[in-house]
Parts: sequence; structure tokens; C-alpha cells
Amino acid sequence: MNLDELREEIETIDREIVEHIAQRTYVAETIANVKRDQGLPTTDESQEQRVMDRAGENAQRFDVDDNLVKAMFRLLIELNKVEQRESR
Ligand SMILES: C=C(O[C@@H]1C=C(C(=O)O)C=C[C@H]1O)C(=O)O
Repeated sequence: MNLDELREEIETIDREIVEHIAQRTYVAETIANVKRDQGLPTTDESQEQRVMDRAGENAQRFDVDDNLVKAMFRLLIELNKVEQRESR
């Protein structure tokens, strides 16, 4: 593959990443509504820990830096929590 083709491949992957972030955000919004209806708090630290542990395991499985992957997941979680708080 030449440089342009490789960059096209990156472009497709980047779009898919954003699509997955949007899907994750949508599901988290749905979870927020369920929690609100059940009178549960926005933040669930034990669930966050499970998400972070899984992120580290998946990073190792795919041989990428687990600190980097965990930092990205920390950002995704914080993003959801800010949105959940704002919609309450
Ligand atoms: C989405 C949830 O709400 C919050 C956001 C989380 C996330 O983005 O993974 C995890 C736990 C909660 O603090 C949830 O409880 O599952």
C-alpha cells in the first residue's frame, strides 16, 4: 500500500472510532435515564473500575499501551458523567 492508501485506511478507522464513541455515549445516556428513574446516583465507581480493568485487559490482548488506552477510557467516562449531570 502507498502513503495515500494507508492514510485512507486511517481516515476510515478514525471515522469508526468516532462512530463507536457516539454509540457508547448514546447507551450511557440510556443508562442515565434508567438510573434517574430508579433514583440511583449518576456515578458508579465500581462499574467505572470494571470498565477500566477491561480496558487494560483489552489493551494487553491487542498489544497496545494499556496506560494510553486507560487514559482514553477515563476521558470517555468523564464525558458521560458531565452529560449525565447536565441532563438531570
Ligand atoms: C454509564 C454509566 O454511568 C457512569 C459512566 C460510566 C461509563 O462511562 O462507563 C460508568 C459508570 C458510571 O459512573 C453506568 O453506570 O454504567
